[in-house]
Amino acid sequence: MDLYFSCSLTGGRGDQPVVAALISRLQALGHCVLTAHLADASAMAADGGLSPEAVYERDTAWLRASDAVIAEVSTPSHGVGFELAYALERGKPVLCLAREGVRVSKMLTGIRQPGFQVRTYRTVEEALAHQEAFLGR
Ligand SMILES: O=c1[nH]c(=O)n([C@H]2C[C@H](O)[C@@H](COP(=O)(O)O)O2)cc1CO
Repeated sequence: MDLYFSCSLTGGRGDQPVVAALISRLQALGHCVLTAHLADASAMAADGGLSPEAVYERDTAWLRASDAVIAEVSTPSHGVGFELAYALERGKPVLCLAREGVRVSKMLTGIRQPGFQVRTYRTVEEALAHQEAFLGR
């Protein structure tokens, strides 16, 4: 599958090790992760030479091309929230993963649209298991 992985950049990258593990597993399973560069600790620097318009056009094209979206939502992010709404409006299945105990916006936890899920995890293994269950649905 062509997958769009979404995670916070501007507001913090504290979850980058989990993001890297999730993207690495997706690739090992044979999926194409359109946003694979987000696994790198230097992802923001990698996009540093792009204008905001270029990032918006590239990322929305990738969202339209994707079969499903997986987001790490433990750190609140304008970009992630926008990407989730954009994907939902286009009928994409969406999985949101959050560390247990963090507060996630009710604008995500309140979504009852079919194909949208929020799951919490305590360990990286648990996050990986949620991801695989979502893809096997
Ligand atoms: O440089 C960038 N490149 C990029 O692809 N994004 C996208 C991918 C991420 O899923 C999301 C992060 O948004 P934010 O920076 O508001 O946390 O936006 C966001 C930025 C910076 O806003």
